[in-house]
Amino acid sequence: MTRGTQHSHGSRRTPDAVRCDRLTYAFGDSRAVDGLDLAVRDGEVFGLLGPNGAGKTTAIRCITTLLPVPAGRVAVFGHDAAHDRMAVRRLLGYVPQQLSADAHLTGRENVTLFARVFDVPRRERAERVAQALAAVDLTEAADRLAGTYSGGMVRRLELAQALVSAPRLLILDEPTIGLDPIARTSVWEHITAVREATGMTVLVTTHYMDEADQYCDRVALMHRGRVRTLGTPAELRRGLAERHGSDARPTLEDLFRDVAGSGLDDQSGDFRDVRSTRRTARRLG
Ligand SMILES: Nc1ncnc2c1ncn2[C@@H]1O[C@H](COP(=O)(O)OP(=O)(O)OP(=O)(O)O)[C@@H](O)[C@H]1O
Repeated sequence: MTRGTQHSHGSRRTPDAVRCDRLTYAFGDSRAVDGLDLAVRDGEVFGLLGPNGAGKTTAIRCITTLLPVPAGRVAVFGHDAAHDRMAVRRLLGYVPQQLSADAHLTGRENVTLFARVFDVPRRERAERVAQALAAVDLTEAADRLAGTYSGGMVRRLELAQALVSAPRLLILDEPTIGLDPIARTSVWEHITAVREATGMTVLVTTHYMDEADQYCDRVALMHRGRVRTLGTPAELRRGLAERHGSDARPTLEDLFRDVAGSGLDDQSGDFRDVRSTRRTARRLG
């Protein structure tokens, strides 16, 4: 179905939700993203996987326009992230790894703040905020201070913040890190429900291979700034089984090891990567 930069539905051609062509981003001499080619189709849930330091967050920051695009090209629904930043920003909702909810405001106040920042018309604001809170099951807790929320509720509140502008593309950077299994499932169920109701595209990074397997239509495994393998979880598992000729049923975790190698601790990421991941996990734990 995919052809060139777009895929076609009969005579109608819809641009990819995200397209990166040879995207490169360096911190000093070190290339965090190194010639990344990536296409996320309109309407899919796409998982960006990879070891610490693979370049996932840096790539996402370029896609969200929080970082510039120094080399290569990034487009969101056909809008160039370097030259048409406001058009790109209007199309997306972003849940970063770092805390984006204010503990001293209520859930409703937090979401209202985002509605104002994202220019939700004043007449629609209260209704849209209530809808976003309802979509993540926070109606009852809406008027409590966010500081009293559990880790799972904070993540759902951050989802509501991102959803209030009715984005066509929702970008989530490790949305379930540090959450217990029940809270993880709950976050994913809410993402899935909103996606089914609205048809929005979801681009998510995660270190949980079981989540990628269960909830993503396609996944890409990134290593050292580039996509190393891409496909549906079933295709990737099947490919690995064929390559290794084993009767065992490989998991995405096996694929992760296969692509990224066994010396991950030595080769990938650094102190900063581990520190920031731990900080996020602790905040939500
Ligand atoms: N602000 C920064 N200054 C210097 N180097 C950075 C900075 N941000 C990221 N890097 C480096 O860029 C590389 C890619 O980091 P990035 O955070 O994009 O990886 P990641 O795949 O998101 O990792 P994680 O899974 O740990 O979140 C790493 O080597 C990291 O140390």
